[in-house]
Amino acid sequence: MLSVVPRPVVVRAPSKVNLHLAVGDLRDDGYHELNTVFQALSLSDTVSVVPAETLSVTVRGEDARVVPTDSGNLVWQAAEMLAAESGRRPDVEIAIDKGIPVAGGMAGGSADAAATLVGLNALWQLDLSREELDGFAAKLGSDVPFSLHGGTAVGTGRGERLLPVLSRSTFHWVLALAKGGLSTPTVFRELDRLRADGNPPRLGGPEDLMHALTTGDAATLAPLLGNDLQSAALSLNPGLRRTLRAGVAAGALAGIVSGSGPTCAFLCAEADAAVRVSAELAGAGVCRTVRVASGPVPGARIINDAAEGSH
Ligand SMILES: C[C@@](CO)(OP(=O)(O)O)[C@H](O)COP(=O)(O)OP(=O)(O)OC[C@H]1O[C@@H](n2ccc(N)nc2=O)[C@H](O)[C@@H]1O
Ligand SMILES: Nc1ncnc2c1ncn2[C@@H]1O[C@H](COP(=O)(O)OP(=O)(O)O)[C@@H](O)[C@H]1O
Repeated sequence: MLSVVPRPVVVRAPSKVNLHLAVGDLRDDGYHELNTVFQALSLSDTVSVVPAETLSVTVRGEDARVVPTDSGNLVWQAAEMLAAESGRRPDVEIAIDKGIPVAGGMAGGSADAAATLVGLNALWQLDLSREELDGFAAKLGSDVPFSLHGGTAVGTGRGERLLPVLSRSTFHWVLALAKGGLSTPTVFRELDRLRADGNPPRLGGPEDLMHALTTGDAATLAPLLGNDLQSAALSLNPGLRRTLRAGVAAGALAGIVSGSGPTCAFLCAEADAAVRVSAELAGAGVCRTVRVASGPVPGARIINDAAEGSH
């Protein structure tokens, strides 16, 4: 007799780098007003969802052992949120394969949450619109809407209000992954402390950077990259200065701390240059490991058929 075995829905979701991250003052709700330009990168996580007796989360790959497998995981929260909304039990097995460094300033948890929203929308045939998914994403975290959309986009508010940006070509990046992670709220608090004690420079608007994106020229873009959280990340992890210097010495056009760090992202002139920079950086002993990536890439996308298989 034939029995129908449900096949998992498998979703890939990208990491991100903030090409421009201007941080405003602390708001009453505990968030900072941002004006940021995100770019989605090819370094990604894969999340699969399949019906099960009860909700469970497994994690393998990069840094898997430090990722929670309970309600502390954003994918768990995403599943409970969609289940509650659609009046069903969240009985799914969620398997995460991590390629994105954990607590690395590259939105790995947000990528997994976005992937879960997309995967369960298909698995449960919820037929939620883009706008409805955006609403769930913003409740899960400030970066989750961008992980859904991908590409290159301006983020305002706490980063969740998005407008796509025209970006003419593919950019080539080298990512220096650090030994530990940095907690996002701790880095924002450190910036508030530095600002209370002195007057660290603040980024202006991203207009020149957006123009550079339309030209597609990496050398024009490189000097315009900027991140207000970088001074805070460097204050908490001074060793990152050496990493940033080493990437530029190895031939990158520019290096910045990615978001709240500690990953350092180096923009390179072309794909070959990125491979050369990554090899040199790997030998310099200034980071845990090195990855080559390109962007922009799409947001969370199903990479297999959601069809059921017969066995
Ligand atoms: C800094 C950024 C830059 O893209 O990314 P990461 O570098 O962490 O990946 C984001 O703003 C992080 O977004 P995300 O990681 O989703 O943060 P959330 O869960 O929404 O917030 C975690 C905490 O960070 C602080 N936070 C976050 C966003 C924001 N605009 N202002 C803040 O002050 C708050 O303390 C908040 O409680
Ligand atoms: N699916 C997930 N993957 C990674 N970390 C997660 C996940 N869900 C929750 N977390 C928690 O979120 C914290 C921040 O992780 P992550 O999203 O990788 O970093 P960042 O906010 O720097 O981009 C981690 O330390 C971890 O405890």
